[in-house]
Amino acid sequence: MKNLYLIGFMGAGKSTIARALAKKCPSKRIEMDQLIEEQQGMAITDIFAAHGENYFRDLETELLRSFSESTGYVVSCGGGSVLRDENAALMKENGCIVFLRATPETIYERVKDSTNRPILNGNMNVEYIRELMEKRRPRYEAVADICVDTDGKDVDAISEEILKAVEDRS
Ligand SMILES: Nc1ncnc2c1ncn2[C@@H]1O[C@H](COP(=O)(O)OP(=O)(O)O)[C@@H](O)[C@H]1O
Ligand SMILES: O=C(O)C1=C[C@@H](OP(=O)(O)O)[C@@H](O)[C@H](O)C1
Ligand SMILES: [Mg+2]
Repeated sequence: MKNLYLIGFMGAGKSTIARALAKKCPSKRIEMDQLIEEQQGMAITDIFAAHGENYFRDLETELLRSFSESTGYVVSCGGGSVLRDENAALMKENGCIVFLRATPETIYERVKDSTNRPILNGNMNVEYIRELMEKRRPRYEAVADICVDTDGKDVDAISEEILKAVEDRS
């Protein structure tokens, strides 16, 4: 199996769906944010505060490179990782890219209590989420092999929809 890269805005459900998919099919799971936190010994918020966003983006590229030639992974990507051309190319090379979509209102409900999403620090509101989502949406859509709407769907239904779409493509 090629790698499955889950992309989309913060709160789209990448981490949650990756966990569900890893239970449903014989794959190993990679949670990019968690691996970076373990490697750095720091929370994402602290990495941003201590070293800045570019440093974090370099860590994402390094991590994607490290398994880009391996297969059989379900990868929960950081929401901004696919914005770099090099990262998108690494995902495309040996994987199927799944874009999880949700409206700004749904995203807000899912992330409003989050304290470890520094991009939303001080901007935790629907309008800011909508603005940033509109900037990122063309990118998510351009690189995606599969798009799945997640509003009002439970985790099991979304996972099944992804597995079916992947099967239909093969
Ligand atoms: N389909 C869904 N329906 C309801 N809640 C969801 C759904 N997917 C994710 N969530 C919840 O939204 C929050 C953010 O999900 P998460 O998987 O961390 O998103 P991401 O990794 O894309 O930022 C979590 O609390 C999770 O339980
Ligand atoms: O969208 C982004 O730029 C980010 C998303 C986060 O991951 P989630 O999408 O899992 O929240 C995390 O990688 C970091 O806070 C930056
Ligand atoms: Mg996540």
